[in-house]
Amino acid sequence: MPYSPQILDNALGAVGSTPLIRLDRIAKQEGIECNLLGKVEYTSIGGSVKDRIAKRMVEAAEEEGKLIPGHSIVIEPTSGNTGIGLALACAVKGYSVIITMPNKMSLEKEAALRALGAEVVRTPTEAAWDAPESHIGVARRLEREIPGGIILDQYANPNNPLAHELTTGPEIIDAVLSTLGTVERPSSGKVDALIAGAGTGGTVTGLSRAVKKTHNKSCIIVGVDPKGSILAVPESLNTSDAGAAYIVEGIGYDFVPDVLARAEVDTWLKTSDDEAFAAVRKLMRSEGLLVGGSSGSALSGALRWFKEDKEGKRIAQTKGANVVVLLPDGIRNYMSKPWFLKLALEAEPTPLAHTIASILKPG
Ligand SMILES: C=C(NCc1c(COP(=O)(O)O)cnc(C)c1O)C(=O)O
Repeated sequence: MPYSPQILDNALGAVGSTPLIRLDRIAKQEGIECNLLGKVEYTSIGGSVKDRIAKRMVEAAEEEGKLIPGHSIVIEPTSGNTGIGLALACAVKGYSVIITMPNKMSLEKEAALRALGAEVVRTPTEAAWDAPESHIGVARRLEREIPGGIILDQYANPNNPLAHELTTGPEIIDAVLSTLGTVERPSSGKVDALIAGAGTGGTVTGLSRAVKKTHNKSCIIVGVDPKGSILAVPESLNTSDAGAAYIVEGIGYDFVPDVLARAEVDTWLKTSDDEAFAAVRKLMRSEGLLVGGSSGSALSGALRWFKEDKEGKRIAQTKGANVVVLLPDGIRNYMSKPWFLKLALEAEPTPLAHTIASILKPG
């Protein structure tokens, strides 16, 4: 959240407005000539890209008279970040909130939710989305049985992709347009490709609309879907791993959410947990970005696109082409997760570590 030259009325004024940061070190390591840019969403006030839809869904529901102060109770099935955004908005606006969340999701996200005043109900990760015991099924039951209960429904609510069409996308376009190219750092002056992971698909759909409608209809939109999920097109990409468990949180589903416009994504790539976490390590060690697992999925998808796709190879080697990777959240949500502790604490000792040990060895 860049410096704001004014006093904000409340935390919702600090949703979004995130930086677009050059990933030059990774680009150099990978032999990439284009401008590789990260949209770093963990600087948003609630810690993720999902703050944007939470704010817009709540404010739209208030404008439509669906949220009544002192009566309504917001209920939402979520992998956590949308819940945190909603809990933040409800803390500011005075609504009670109930979050249903699969057991797989981190304790850190649950702790943040509870700290913001949300009630949290955990559900079986393996439950099918339409099973009564799933996070969606339990939310729907609570909505039926709790007076004033209302699910704002990120999976079908048009304000989900609209939030990205009206904020995330324009921020990216504005940053690219306002950064003039130089001899040392040429720029095509447009967003040439955008890579984003898909959970509800609201981000990738909204970004596609923002860029193609108002800026560059030739921009290539690349969707990243984890192995085990079924969002990618063509369906043949999904068959070999359909239903397989994966650790990365926030992306991939066993159904295609209404807000995901698959036809507005030009290319889909499947990624693995190992690729994702290796890319997280690159973003931390080479770019100083303390990102979450799905940011690694998005970057690993981009790097694979550069290597394996005809258009990806062309753009990767085009000086001045601007390629944006959406980095949805930060490591705050995963600090105690084994995948992160392994990445951070089990690295091979560096030569410097050996030097320190030899200096400080007893005796
Ligand atoms: C669907 C939810 N999160 C989406 C998400 C995504 C995908 O964003 P979508 O706009 O939902 O496709 C990527 N990375 C992380 C860490 C996320 O939390 C949720 O928080 O309920």
